[in-house]
Formats: sequence, C-alpha cells, structure tokens
Amino acid sequence: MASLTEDHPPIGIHDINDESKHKKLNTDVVERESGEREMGHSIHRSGSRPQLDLSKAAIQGNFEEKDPTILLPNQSDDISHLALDIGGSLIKLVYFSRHEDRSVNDRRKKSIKEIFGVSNGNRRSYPILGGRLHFVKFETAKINECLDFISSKQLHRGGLDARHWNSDAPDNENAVIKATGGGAFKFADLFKERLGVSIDKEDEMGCLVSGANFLLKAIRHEAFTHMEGQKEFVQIDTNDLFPYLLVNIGSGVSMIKVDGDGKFQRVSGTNVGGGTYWGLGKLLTKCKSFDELLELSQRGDNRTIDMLVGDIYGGMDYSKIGLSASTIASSFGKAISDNKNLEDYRPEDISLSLLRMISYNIGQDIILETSKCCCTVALCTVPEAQCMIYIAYLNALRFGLKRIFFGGFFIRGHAYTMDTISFAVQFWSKGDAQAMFLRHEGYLGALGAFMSYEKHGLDDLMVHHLVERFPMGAPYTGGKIHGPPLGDLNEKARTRSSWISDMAGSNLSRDAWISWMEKFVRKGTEITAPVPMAPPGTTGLGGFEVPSSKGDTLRSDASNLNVGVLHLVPTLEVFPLLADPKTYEPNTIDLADHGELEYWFTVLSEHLPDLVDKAVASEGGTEDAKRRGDAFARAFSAHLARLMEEPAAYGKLGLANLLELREECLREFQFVDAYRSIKQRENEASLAVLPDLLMELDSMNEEARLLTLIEGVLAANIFDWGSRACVDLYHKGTIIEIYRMSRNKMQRPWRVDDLDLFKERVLGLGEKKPHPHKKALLFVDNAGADVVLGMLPLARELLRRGTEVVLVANSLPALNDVTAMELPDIVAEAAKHCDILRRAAEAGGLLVDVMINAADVNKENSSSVPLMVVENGCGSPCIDLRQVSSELAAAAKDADLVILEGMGRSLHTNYNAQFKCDALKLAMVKNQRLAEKLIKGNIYDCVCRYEPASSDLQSSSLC
Ligand SMILES: Nc1ncnc2c1ncn2[C@@H]1O[C@H](COP(=O)(O)OP(=O)(O)O)[C@@H](O)[C@H]1O
Ligand SMILES: CC(C)(COP(=O)(O)O)[C@@H](O)C(=O)NCCC(=O)O
Ligand SMILES: [Mn+2]
Repeated sequence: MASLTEDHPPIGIHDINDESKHKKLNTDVVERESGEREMGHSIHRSGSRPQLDLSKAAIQGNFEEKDPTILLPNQSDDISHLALDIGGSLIKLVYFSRHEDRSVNDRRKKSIKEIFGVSNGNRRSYPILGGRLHFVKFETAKINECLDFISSKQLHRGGLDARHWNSDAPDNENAVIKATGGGAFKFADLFKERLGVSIDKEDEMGCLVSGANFLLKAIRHEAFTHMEGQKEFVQIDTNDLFPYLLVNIGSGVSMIKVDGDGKFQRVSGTNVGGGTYWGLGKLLTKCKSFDELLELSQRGDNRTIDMLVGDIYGGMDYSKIGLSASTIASSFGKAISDNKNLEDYRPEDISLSLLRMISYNIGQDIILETSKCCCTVALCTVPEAQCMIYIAYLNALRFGLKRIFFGGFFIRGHAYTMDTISFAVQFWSKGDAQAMFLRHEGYLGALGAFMSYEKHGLDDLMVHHLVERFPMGAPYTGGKIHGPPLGDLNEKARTRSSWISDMAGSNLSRDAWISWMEKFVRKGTEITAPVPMAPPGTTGLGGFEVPSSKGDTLRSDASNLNVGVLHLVPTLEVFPLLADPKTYEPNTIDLADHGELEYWFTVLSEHLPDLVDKAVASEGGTEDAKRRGDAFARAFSAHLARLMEEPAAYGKLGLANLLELREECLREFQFVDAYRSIKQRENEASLAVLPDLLMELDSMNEEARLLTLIEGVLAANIFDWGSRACVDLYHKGTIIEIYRMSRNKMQRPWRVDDLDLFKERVLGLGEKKPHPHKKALLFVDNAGADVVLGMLPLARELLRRGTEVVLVANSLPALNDVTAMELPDIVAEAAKHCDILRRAAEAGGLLVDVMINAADVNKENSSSVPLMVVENGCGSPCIDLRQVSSELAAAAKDADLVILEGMGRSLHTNYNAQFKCDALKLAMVKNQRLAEKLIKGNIYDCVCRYEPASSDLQSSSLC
C-alpha cells in the first residue's frame, strides 16, 4: 500500500527526466506543474498580487531576447501566494501560481476591446491576475520535506519566477508567509533559518472558519451529503449559509458555531481525535500509513478484543440501563483475560476497536465539557464515530443549528466514516439536522490563512470564477515508456495518400455541386491522416494497468485524486442570455447513471490509443513526446478509473466534464494542439473550394439558399475527430466520400426539424415580413469543412441580411475544434474572395493586418454590419454557459440569436438550455447511442432545433 512514508516518484512530468531533482520529496502532492513550465520569464508572472514594486527594474542579460528576464531588486514582501496550516499531524499548503502569460499577438483582441469596451479585470479597482490555487500536504514530522518543497519552488520568494528575477540576491529579510496551526509558532524559527522568511501567525479557528466560508461560497461542488454510499452535492445558497456548526476533526477536535464572516465561537473541543487514532494505531498495528490503518479497520471485528456487555453478563443484555449484549463495555477489555500477546490479535480488529474507542472517548469528553452528560451515551450501542457525532449534534441542537459541516483530515473522504457520521446525525436529530462534508476537508485552515493576506482580491470571487482541474499526482507521471516506438510516419502517410486518391476518382459527375466539390476532392486527397494509425497499445496504453478498483476499500492514491487545482479566472462570467442561470444544467447526459458512465468510459478508453498517436505526432513524434503521450494515457486512464469507482469524486459528473478532463490532461502533458496539422490541412482544402460554393449559393433563390446553407452546416459537422464512428469512416473512405454521404443524408425532414420556423422568421411567410435578427452569436465547432463550408457561409447569409455576426470559438484547442486564435486567418482568407465577408470583417476589425487590394474596395459600399470573433473562455468540445469569457458576455448583451453548432455544444451540452433570445441548435448526431437516447433516431441523423425567445416557446417537432 502506497503511503506518505513511501518514496513517491518525482513530481510532475518534467521530473521524469530529472529524477534526482526532487528526490524523496515525499508528499501527497495535488498540483500541476506543466503550466508553470510553459511560462516565460515575464514580469506579469510575478505573483498573485498586482502590487509589484517596479522601481529600479532592469532587464537582465540580452535586450534583444524576446522575453528577457526582468530584475526587480526592490520587490519585497508583497507577493502573497503561499499560506500554511501546520497542524499536529499534517502540514497543509495552499499556494497560488500565476497563469502563463497568454498575451500573444491577437489582432482580434484590439477590436473586441474597442467594440465592447471590455478588458480583463475592468470590473475591479485593481486587476486580479488569473492563476491557480494548489493544495499540497506533508507530514508534520517531515517538515524538512515541506521546506525543501517550498524552497525548490521558491514559493517563499513570490513564486517560480522569482528565481529568475532575483536569483543571486540573498533571501529577502522582509518576506512574510501567513501560517496558522500550532506549527506556525513552533516552527517559526526554522522557517527563518531555512528559508529566511518570517511567519505571520493567524488564528487557527478564524482560519478554519474563513476557509470554510470561502469554499462554501466560491466552489460549486464543495459540500455534499453522504448517505449509504451515495454522495450528493448540495448547492449552498450563500444568502442562507449561516449559522452552521463546523466540526473539524484533525489531530484534535474543534466545534465552532459560525454565524457569519469572521463571526464565530468555539463551543467545544477535545484532545482525543484523529491524532490519537493514528498514533495509537501506529504503535499497536505497525501500520506505516494512516490509510493503511483505516483500511484495516474495514476488515476488522472489534468483538475479538473489546469486552462487550454480553461478555460480562453471560451473553445477556443489561436491560435495566438499556444496554444490549453487543454494546462495548470496555474497549480492549478482552485483552485482560485472554492471556494473549499483541501479535496474537489481528491488526484489523485492533484498528476497528481503536477507531470505536477513540470516537467514544471524544464523545464522552465533550459531554463532560459541555455539561451535557448523558450516561446512556457513555455506553451507547451506536457504532464507532457516532458518539463524537452525537456531541456534535448536541451542540448543534444547543444553538439551533441545522447544518453541521465536517472538516479535517480524519474524515479522509472515507465513505465508511462519512456514512457513520451522517447516519448518527440523522438518527439523533430525527432527520432535522444534516451532516455535510467538504471536498477540501483538510485545507480549511490553510485556505483561511491564504485568505488572510490583505488585498489579494480573492474575497469576492464567485462560483463561476473558479474552475477545478485535475492534475496527476506523482505516481502516474513517473512511469516508463511502454510499447514499441512509433512506426515510420512518412511511409504510412504515403500509402494512405495514394489509396485516398484512387478512391476519390470515382462517380463525381452525378453530383450537382460538382464544380467546387471536384476541387474539394483534389484538395481532399491531400488530407491524409498525418499520423500513423497504429494498432491500439503500441503507444500510450501499452503495458499500463489502470489502478484496480477495490470496492469499498480505501485507495492509496485517492487523496492524490481528490481535489484538483483551482483555476482562478476572474474574467469568467455567466452567459447573460441564459434564461435562468440558477436552474441551468449544461450536461444533457448525467453520468450518475452507471450504465451511461460505463458506456462513455469505454468510448473514451477506446479512443485513447488513436488520440495518443495524434498527440505524439503533433509534437514531432520525438522520444519526449512519446514519453509524454504515455504519461498522458496513464493519467487520463487513472482519472477514468477513479471516476468509474466514484463518479462524484471530482464534483457532479456529466459527459462534458469527461470530455474536458481529456483536454485538460493533454494540456497537462504539454500537448498544446494535438489536431493542429489535421485542422490546417482541412482548412486549406475547404478554403480552396469556398469561392465555388459561394458562387453556387449565390445562384440560388433565397429559400433554396437557406436550406442549402443549413444542410451545409449539418453535413459538414461530420468532420469530427472526436467521434469513433467518424474516425472509422475516415479510415475507410476518402474525405469526398464522407462528405457526399453526409450530403446525401440531408433529406428532410431531419430527425428534429424546425427549419420552417426559422425560415419564417428570416425570410417571412405570406403576409409575414422577413424579420432579420439584429445580432447573432454563432458558436462554431470544428475546423475545416465544418466552419469554412458550413458556418462561414451561414454567417455570410446573416450578414447579407443585415444581422451582425459574432463567431464564438474556443479559447484553447480541443480535438479538431477551431479556436478563436485561428479564426481571423480563416476569415481573412475567405474574405479575399468574398465582398460581404471582407466588408464585415473590416467593420469588425478582423482584417486590420490583411493586405487588401485598394482597388477592390468600393468605398461607398464599404459600410457593413460587422463580423467579429470572440473567444468563449473554454478549451473543451462542450460549453458550460455558466463560465464564459467576459468578452463573450459583453458581446452577448444585445444579441437576439444564438446558434449553437455541433454535438458537443448543442447536444451533449445545452440541448435543453433555454435562452432569453432565439436559439438555433444545429448538429449531426455521430453516435448511435446518443441518437437513440436523445432523438429516438440513428447515427448521422440531424438536429435543427429552433426555439424562439417568445413566451409562447414552441416545442420542437420531432419527426
Ligand atoms: N496521510 C495522512 N497522514 C497522517 N494522518 C492522516 C492522513 N490522512 C488523514 N489523517 C488523519 O488526519 C489527522 C490530521 O488531520 P488534520 O486536519 O491535518 O489535523 P492537524 O491540523 O491537527 O494536523 C491525523 O491525525 C489522522 O488522523
Ligand atoms: C467529442 C464530440 C462531442 C465532438 O463532436 P462535435 O462537437 O465536434 O460535433 C463527439 O465527437 C463525441 O461525442 N465523441 C464521442 C462519441 C463517439 O466516439 O461516438
Ligand atoms: Mn468539435
């Protein structure tokens, strides 16, 4: 069983290459490092607080360098980003790292700022810089490892980058770290000695409370109930949070009545707590870790060692005082007469007996303390932890508190412990009070200390500002490469290329759209999978065993996979056009249904080898890339395995979360854009034929044109490298065959077909006049044909009708989705051949850098409704509209039409979303099961769902 006392492999992916660097940093590390490695040496990265002292700043080294190191000699103690809770058993660290600087040359941004008047952080008097909150713990007994960790990351000096700007300077005399817990006093000198920093001591109870308040207000899925193995997240109404009882079970136990921010009273406590259980357990069982001890208890039978009432009363109850024969009369009492040695008892039984005894004693002590003694409780029949919980309940009762939140590392996310606690609270309160647990149970104090830094500006963070992401702990990143090396990329690509051209030569002339389609074929033949289609197992998963599920036993790695890094993105906002953000649920598919989870688990697992191949090839197929590919596969598989075991481990789980997790894992291992070359090739091929498509469209009447345009969007949505069925298609046929098949499937009625309704609005009907929308937000999906031949022509049609168009694309790559960074070039290329697009793009500020032939521009005709591009704030094939970029939120303010395109954005998420404005959801369903479930149809069926904003919201017609 792995434990804190074992030597973990080094932390983070870069450590794989340099095992000596962090050797023996023995932690339950829950953090990510990749982002930090990506960072440049920029001034913006110097900490979580903006108050940098820039006086005497100087560039160090070569002025010609792109990102020269900047020295800030006077920067002192005002970068707050490390806080500690040094407890009797564990040291908890919370630290903040800045997001990597993404200030790339994005011509889109300038115009967006001008048009919408938004810039990051303009809602605050000083900017909050985006970053990440990391959670790490160490054993207090191994404080030197903690100091090494802080020192290796230079956390005491304002972050990783500090070593760049001040590497030769002596440690800063004035540096101060906020810390709470007894160790803040005990180890203050050690910190000064080893790190040169002073400890600013914060009150422990105050920190616990402010940590709990912060979590309960800012994290969507922080609090949960746990009954009979079922975890259920509770959305706390922040206006109705107080009062509550906070029971922190650490080494000792504290019970705190919380009435508000900074308003609390410690009402009870005891010295017999988690530390007692662990300490005695260690002595008696020789267990090496707390988890091992806890796991033993699950297989224990305390009756072999505890003296029960029945043992004393000859098997009978002592009914006069209400004690049953099975009640523990004396913990460990049997050892008196058994005449056995310690070795003769099973460690499992000792552990369980101890767990019960400790809990019982905690209860009894607090009874005395609170003068609420109840002798029936002293020998009560309820199991283990319930006595102390009874006391918690008594206290809750005393103060009229209905909610009891349990924190502290004793809980350890342990299902058995939580179930016992919940049962007891429910039992004694007759269902009136509720026990709730916190995902960041052990980090309340450290978070509170972190919050106590003045002016770091995190106090008013809202739920949508925080995105939790899951890095991998050390055990999964330290592995070796498995499987044979990748084959010869060129050879495979050549073979495939000639095969595709053979196939492409046939049967084209029958098609009406032959002119541009023919060219597409020619271009399309160049679109080969740029990476080998290696058989599963040759990379990534080869040789890797996913951690086995152990049913109800504790997982050694669970604490590495329990809490993630909290990404603070203060510029995220709730999409303003959501009809009701409170009831909005992005996921259409709830993975709480185990059958559903199993299905998607299989889909994602089967897609993994192919994805790893693409990712490795996208990074040049180097040894390093293969190593990272392998680590990515391990990490993602471990997450999937963990979620299979406990679907709610990381908060409420929907399909969108799984798909995002995959993208996050790729980024974790520095796969910046796995489908980059596929996207490029498909863009080129599509752009080459766009003018012909546009010509053809222009020759149609407006009704035929609108139909063809919507058909085009649906047909082109087939180019989806995330769908197993589609990827299989790409292996079997040419791009042209796929497109043709797709167009042929376009016969109406589609499975969900509201086109007539949409047409009526856009073109009018009979007496009804056309009523163009003022402004449309087009959430685009895939690169290549999807955006170029599908969404751009649709955008052009809207522009032509006087509708302002905003193309909304991903901020970060995900599968073959087009990103906001890529779109301006695509639009610019398209605009070369299209006046409407060109003028609109100019008006939208997208064409500022493009060489436009002056003669082409008809000045009189140059005014146009604008075409713009905004980023959506995410990097996933799905979209959670509770967390979008501020620029999208600003762009949405006066929009009256939202078009969501693709399976991820309009089916997996948002299929049931209601908007304040008209909404058009367009997608091809590229998964049989989803087609059956969602639209009672089949794979490749299409959805054209139009929902007008009007109060008489019409239900879509399922054909
Ligand atoms: N990995 C672990 N190592 C040691 N103790 C652990 C571990 N996980 C859970 N525990 C339990 O958590 C207790 C410490 O809880 P914590 O909230 O950190 O309190 P403290 O601040 O007093 O150290 C330990 O005494 C033990 O019962
Ligand atoms: C990841 C996707 C949502 C992307 O689809 P898109 O949004 O591009 O239409 C989709 O490919 C998907 O659900 N794939 C997994 C299902 C499957 O392989 O059948
Ligand atoms: Mn997509």
